[in-house]
Formats: sequence, C-alpha cells, structure tokens
Amino acid sequence: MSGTSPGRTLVLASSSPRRVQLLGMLGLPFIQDPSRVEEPLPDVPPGALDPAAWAHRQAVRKARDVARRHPGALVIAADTVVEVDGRLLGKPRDRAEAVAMLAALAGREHRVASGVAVVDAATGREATGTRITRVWIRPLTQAEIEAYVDTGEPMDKAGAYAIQGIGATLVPRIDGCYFNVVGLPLALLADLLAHFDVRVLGRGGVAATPSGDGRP
Ligand SMILES: Cc1cn([C@H]2C[C@H](O)[C@@H](COP(=O)(O)OP(=O)(O)OP(=O)(O)O)O2)c(=O)[nH]c1=O
Repeated sequence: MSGTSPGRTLVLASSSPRRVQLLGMLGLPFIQDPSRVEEPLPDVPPGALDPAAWAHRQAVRKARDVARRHPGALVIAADTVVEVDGRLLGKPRDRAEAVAMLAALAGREHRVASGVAVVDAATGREATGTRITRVWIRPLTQAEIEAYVDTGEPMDKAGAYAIQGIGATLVPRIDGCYFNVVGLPLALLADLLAHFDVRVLGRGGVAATPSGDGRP
C-alpha cells in the first residue's frame, strides 16, 4: 500500500464512475461516499459566472458535506463544467438539451473547468485547486449529433460528451490536462494530497511540501 499514512481513510465524495476509475489508477486505497449538495447551474446571462470559480465552489461544498460524515478521514471531491460563449454547461437534463449543447460546441473550441477539493475532516484544513483544459470539437452534422445522443453517452456528462468514450472521435485536439476533462485532474490531485503527506509515489515522489493550505 503506497502513500496513505497508517489508519488514514481516503474518501472519494463522488458518484461518478469516471472519478472512481481515475482515483483507482493512483493505487491509493479509498472508499466512495457521494455528496448530494451540488447546486444546479443558475440561469444567468453569459459571462456572469466564472467557470473555474463555480467548479471550485461546488467541489468544496461536496467535500465539506461528506467530511461531516467521516471524522478523521481525508475527503476528495471534484466538479466539472464546460464553458462556451461565457455560458456554463452542466449535464444535459434531456435529449433536446444534449442536442443543443453539442450544436453549440461543434466546429470550435471550448473550455472544461474542474475544481478539486481535499478536506481533512479531523482538522478542517483544506487544499483546493482548479484546472482549465481547452477542447476542440470538430464540425458535426445534425445527423451526427442525433446519432451520438442516441448512444446515450452524453446524458450524464458536462457539455453532453465524453472524451473518454465515443466522444473521443469528436475531439481532434486538446490543450491542457486530459484527466481534467474526464472529471479528475490527477496531477493537481497528487499535488493537493501531498499537502496532507499522502504521496502517490512515496516520500519525495511528489513535488509539493506539506505547508500552506494549497489554495490557488
Ligand atoms: C466533458 C466531460 C465530462 N465528463 C463528466 C465528468 C463528471 O462526472 C460529469 C460532470 O458532472 P459533475 O457534476 O462534475 O459530477 P457528477 O455529478 O457526475 O459526480 P459527483 O458530483 O458525484 O462527483 O461529466 C466526462 O466523463 N467526460 C467528458 O469528456
């Protein structure tokens, strides 16, 4: 068992199978306990919400919520939103919304913002951060959009696509962390965990030192 201090429980505050899989890749033992406190995106004019600030706020809310149930644990939460033309896109509510989101993203670049929060339930100490990845989606015909929505893949994904699935065929290019798009930026997470002396590669393997609160 690499990394965690003896007796320290790591809790992933997420219902996302992608986040479970990504955290599992790091080889740190953890348990899953999803939070239900995520706020719906408010209906505000374009540009009114900063995507990274929104994702950060939701990640902190989720982590604090679950930390209350796990005294002594280190709790990890994340949140992911897509931003295009100053509008934030979460998960589509229905098929029509998924089609509209994909039409808005087709043939251009957009941004994916994820916030990550690690909360020490024993002390209340928090390490948090955000990452933004630029993603290009190729031009799509209406028939392609409908066919993609028919696969069912878009429905539980921010922006109505999954870069890790069939959606990979829509994305010719990204600039930034791939794992950020899937929902859990692993390089950032490793830096945040190091603030609590949890090291993916063992002592000295992660650059950050366990000082400061890790805020961006
Ligand atoms: C853009 C994109 C998003 N997503 C997913 C990641 C997130 O699971 C989801 C965004 O929704 P979130 O609200 O961030 O997360 P969630 O509700 O799925 O899970 P939880 O709050 O319990 O942690 O979109 C992909 O899987 N692939 C992609 O390419």
